[in-house]
Amino acid sequence: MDMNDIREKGMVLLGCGKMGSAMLKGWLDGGLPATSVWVNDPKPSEWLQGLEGLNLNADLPPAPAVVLVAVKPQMMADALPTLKAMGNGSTLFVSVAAGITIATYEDMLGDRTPIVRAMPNTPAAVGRGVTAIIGNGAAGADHADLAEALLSAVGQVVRLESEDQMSAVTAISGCGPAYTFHLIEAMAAAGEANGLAPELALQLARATVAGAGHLAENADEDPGQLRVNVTSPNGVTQAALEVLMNETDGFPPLLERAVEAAIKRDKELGA
Ligand SMILES: NC(=O)C1=CN([C@@H]2O[C@H](COP(=O)(O)OP(=O)(O)OC[C@H]3O[C@@H](n4cnc5c(N)ncnc54)[C@H](O)[C@@H]3O)[C@@H](O)[C@H]2O)C=CC1
Ligand SMILES: O=C(O)[C@@H]1CCC=N1
Repeated sequence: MDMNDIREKGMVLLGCGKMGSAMLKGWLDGGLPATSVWVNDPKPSEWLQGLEGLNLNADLPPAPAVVLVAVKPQMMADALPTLKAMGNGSTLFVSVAAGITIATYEDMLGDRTPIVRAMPNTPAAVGRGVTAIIGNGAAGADHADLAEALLSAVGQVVRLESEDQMSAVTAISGCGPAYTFHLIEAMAAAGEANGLAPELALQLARATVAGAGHLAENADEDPGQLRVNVTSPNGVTQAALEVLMNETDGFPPLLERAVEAAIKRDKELGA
């Protein structure tokens, strides 16, 4: 199964806020016709309302190829039962909700429902996302291939070995863009605190993070070596890294605490 199945049978987006819209933008940019997409969302954005051909809060096809579930975990119990009739059939349910386990979907939709749990991230909006996926027993190789085709249209896809890995994945790549945006904010603020105009500080910080990310992805050397390449012995970068790489109060223990907090919250949302 591939994107042609979605073109022909349609895809329903249950919830289309920030994450749903990021992916939808990527799919539409990649050539998926808006006429193949049904969005079910009580508060559609202006962008959605302006999409020509989109089936917005219209009657749903009885057996779409895919239902993408992108409501907040807290709204799941209200939202998902509306699609129960599509459970236990050929429709593949792909959920991007943090925390909610495959077993919970099986309880709500029926355990013969093909379900793929996925954790994407918002760079999907520019085709640069990364999504981790894992399916249930009812999701065969065909369904996994369909989920991979769908999600690889908006970035990289990795297949997990166990659903237990999903909390850590969420804490790293699902939430990770927010950490990176905050790095840009913090670098810009530090530039401002040291006399740079706000616009200049933001331009420098944004271009630096974007350029470093691009280099990290494309260089033959690993990130550690790329860091070394910037660091002249006894030079300026070394002075900064002695603060940032401090084992007790530097970046690594801080990030570890942040990731532990994210994992704890992910598990609470799924409980
Ligand atoms: N924002 C992100 O970076 C990421 C979000 N996610 C997951 O994506 C899901 C959505 O998150 P966001 O897009 O950030 O939230 P959001 O609040 O922007 O979007 C949720 C959408 O669901 C709609 N909604 C509420 N009740 C509904 C119902 N009964 N039926 C249909 N639609 C309903 C809302 O109107 C809203 O547009 C969450 O489960 C989250 O864990 C996963 C990865 C990354
Ligand atoms: O903050 C959240 O709960 C979601 C999950 C990953 C990114 N955003």
